[in-house]
Formats: sequence, C-alpha cells, structure tokens
Amino acid sequence: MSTTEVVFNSHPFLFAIITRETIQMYAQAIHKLVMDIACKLAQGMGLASFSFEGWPCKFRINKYNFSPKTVNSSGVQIHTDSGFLTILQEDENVGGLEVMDKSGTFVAVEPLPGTLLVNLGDTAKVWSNGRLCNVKHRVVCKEPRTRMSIASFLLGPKEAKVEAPAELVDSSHPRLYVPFFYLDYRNLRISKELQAGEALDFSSSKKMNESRSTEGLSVAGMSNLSMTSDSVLRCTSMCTRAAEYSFHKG
Ligand SMILES: O=C(O)CCC(=O)C(=O)O
Ligand SMILES: [Fe+2]
Repeated sequence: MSTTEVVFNSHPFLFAIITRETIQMYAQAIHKLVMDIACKLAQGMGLASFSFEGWPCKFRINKYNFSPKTVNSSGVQIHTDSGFLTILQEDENVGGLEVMDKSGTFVAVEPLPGTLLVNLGDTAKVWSNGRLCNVKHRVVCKEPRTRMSIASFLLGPKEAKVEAPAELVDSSHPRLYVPFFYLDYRNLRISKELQAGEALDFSSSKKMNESRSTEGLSVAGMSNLSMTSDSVLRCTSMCTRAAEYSFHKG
C-alpha cells in the first residue's frame, strides 16, 4: 500500500505542540478527502474515470497575529486560490474569513466548530471549461485575538497541462482557456500581482481571438518567470505561514 510522503517546512515552535505523527496522519486524511471530493466533482460531470492521482497537494498552517491595532484591517488580501480545490479548517473561535458572492458582496463565514470549508480555485474553472467557479475570498481582522487556520490545497498537475478534458468541450461549450502549465500560471499570478483570478485572461481563448493573437500570448505571458513564494503578496505582516507541508502518494 502506498503511503503519503510529507515534506516538512515548519516553524520551530510548532514542533513543540504538534508531533510529526500527528502531521502525517492529518496529511493522509486530508489527502484522501481532497481526492474524494475532486473525483466526485469529476463524476458529477460525467468523468467517472478521470484521475487526480499525482496532482501535488500541500497544507499550510496560517497564524494571524491580530491585535487591537489591527482590527478592521486585512489579514489576507482578496484572492482566489490558484489550484483545483482547497479545504479550509478554520479557527473555531476567531472569525475573519469572507467570501464574495455572485453580486460582488463579501459574506462573512462564521466559525462553525467541527466543520471544514471547501472552495474551488482557478484550476477548477479552467479544467471544467467554466462549469466550476473559483471563489474570491479574504481574511479581515475582526477581533484582537490570534487566529489559526489550516488550508489544504489540491494544486494543478505537475507534468501535464491544465486543460478541460475533451468530454467537456463541444460546439456549444467551446474551449474557454488555452492549456497551460500550472507552475507557469502560478508564477504569472505572482509576477503580475494578479491574485484574484484575473491572470486567467492571459489564457482566455476569447481574448486571444479578439486580439488576433495566437497561443503566443500565453507563452509570452507565462514563460521565463522565476518562482517566488505567493505568500509574499497575499499575506500582510499580520499573517505568517507557521508551517507548510507538501504531500503526495509515493
Ligand atoms: O485563513 C483563512 O481562513 C483563509 C486562508 C486562505 O485563504 C489561503 O490560505 O489561501
Ligand atoms: Fe485562499
């Protein structure tokens, strides 16, 4: 049976309170859940045999150093997640997460102990040819208390391009996005400071046709960009990445 290999990158203080075994168990359980949900989404779109095996996952522990001075300011600025799907384990006591609804209004997500929150990212929108929606969200400091959250991400494929499977493309659903490599897309979001899904325009088939450009637009937009940490842009000094773990089936 394969195991989940966990690559650690942790703040030293965490090891005092969380053991390696606990982290490994969490990673295994959340990996299974992430894959189950992704497969069910694919099944729901008639793609029962689509496999997300090998798509990288990671989870991150966020620590928000909220204080009386930071009330009403931004903990994490508006963004979409770049990957396929995210499972959020919110702080059970301290709220602050807000998601944007269809009308563009931010709605607060109140803490609900014992629950997990699932949201979809840019990769899901491209992969589903626009059927699944990426969700804009942010974190605002509501009260002067330290806030912790765990965000687990199913990212995009490493070797293959992000693209809608042929079954989701036909004459009434033309391909909305020119296929691209996930890492190129993440780098583009960072370098252009377009963290709320706008970077998808660089791969939009419609925009490319309008500008009578070809695939070159995505290549020009997405190549030769160096990789940096996307926490640099999204997080304020209030939010630190206390730990990050990458995991995959090995
Ligand atoms: O801390 C939260 O509730 C949200 C974190 C988040 O949106 C992210 O890490 O992408
Ligand atoms: Fe997020």
